[in-house]
Amino acid sequence: MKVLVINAGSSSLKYQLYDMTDESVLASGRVERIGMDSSIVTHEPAGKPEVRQVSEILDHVTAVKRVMEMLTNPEFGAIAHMSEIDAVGHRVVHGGEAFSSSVLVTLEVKLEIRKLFDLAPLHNPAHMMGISAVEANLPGVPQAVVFDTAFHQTMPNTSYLYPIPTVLYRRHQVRRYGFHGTSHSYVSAQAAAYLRKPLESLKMITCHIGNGASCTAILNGKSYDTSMGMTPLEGLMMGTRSGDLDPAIVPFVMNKEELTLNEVNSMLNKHSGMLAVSGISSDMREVTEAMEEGDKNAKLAFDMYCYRVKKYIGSYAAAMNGLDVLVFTAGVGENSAALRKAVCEGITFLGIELDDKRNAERRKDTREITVAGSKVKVLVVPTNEELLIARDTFRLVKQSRTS
Ligand SMILES: Nc1ncnc2c1ncn2[C@@H]1O[C@H](COP(=O)(O)OP(=O)(O)O)[C@@H](O)[C@H]1O
Ligand SMILES: CC(=O)OP(=O)(O)O
Ligand SMILES: [Mg+2]
Repeated sequence: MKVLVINAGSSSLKYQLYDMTDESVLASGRVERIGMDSSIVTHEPAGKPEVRQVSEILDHVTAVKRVMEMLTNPEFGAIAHMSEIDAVGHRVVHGGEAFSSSVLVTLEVKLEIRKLFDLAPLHNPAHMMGISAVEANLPGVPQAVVFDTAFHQTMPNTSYLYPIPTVLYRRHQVRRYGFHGTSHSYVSAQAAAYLRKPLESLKMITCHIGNGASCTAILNGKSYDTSMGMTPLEGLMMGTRSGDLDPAIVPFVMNKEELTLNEVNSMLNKHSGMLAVSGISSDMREVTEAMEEGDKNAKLAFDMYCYRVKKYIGSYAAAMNGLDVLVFTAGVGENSAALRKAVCEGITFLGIELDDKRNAERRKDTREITVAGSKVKVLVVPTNEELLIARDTFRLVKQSRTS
């Protein structure tokens, strides 16, 4: 069975085509700047050189059509005909309380995703466009949705409720949901397999540190607490997002700077975090480079970023009354030895003994970076959200065919 995985954002669409007989990736790529003057399509067929095209792609239906053209291109495609695609799996960021696992797309499921537009205005409308675009281009092909929030539906109410009037939860579902669940779930299972221990027996903290970043406390194999909240703004300091702050800052700044709701939202989501503090970039590579060249603001941004990761690890170790395994994943977590060192050096009291040489190694596989005998094992685990989406899609479609 061939499964196409789609991660649709407001102005981008990433894709990966899997052959599920051996889980190999036949092709992957992305369409960027959808709806803007010049869109960029980058297509990477397995074993062939990358193809890059610049053209005008005004909406997601056209973007999916272009992806199909790339995938079936006689020169650099991966399949002969679109009918070879048996199923499509989508990443959906917000599943609210309605979804605690992946599901096949039905009319009811689409209505539920629509109901959640308010809670994820940047993400869910884009995902819906992706789903509709596939319906238009591949009519009759089954689709599945895999939610970022699903893994965190096991959190106890002590973790997911906010201490505000409960009527707001009842009326508007104001509560903590958590995100990056597909990644936290995938890397925690990988870590347990690497250590040859049942996941349920380990107290684990997974740190997904990419553009968006979140930490999750995993107890008895389930999400017990996570740093993102009702939206992906809460928690850690991120590339352009503030993470935790005193909520009183919002009305204060709105009043002083005469900002609208949209403006303050945009300030906290797009103009804060590492970008704001460094004054240089939201990209960890550029901030680290500037720091190494002696830039003081870059150093402050890096230090604040790491300090906040360290604080979450400390609080989750307390929440679980212990820690066996700490996992770093995603763009920064997998690649920045400097971040891992800065974080781990400050929490040796938990029983973490980092191996500097192992930490500095540049590898692409799951590995331990603590010394043999370290009480807490620290692992770097490459995440693969797309593979988990492909697996869930494959499983759901197979089940629906046999039932
Ligand atoms: N070699 C590296 N060293 C440090 N940071 C890196 C490296 N490679 C990628 N990153 C960082 O990873 C981040 C992007 O992470 P990623 O997980 O791809 O994000 P997203 O999926 O949210 O777009 C960027 O801040 C980038 O600078
Ligand atoms: C939920 C979220 O923050 O996703 P991303 O890291 O892809 O921005
Ligand atoms: Mg990501």
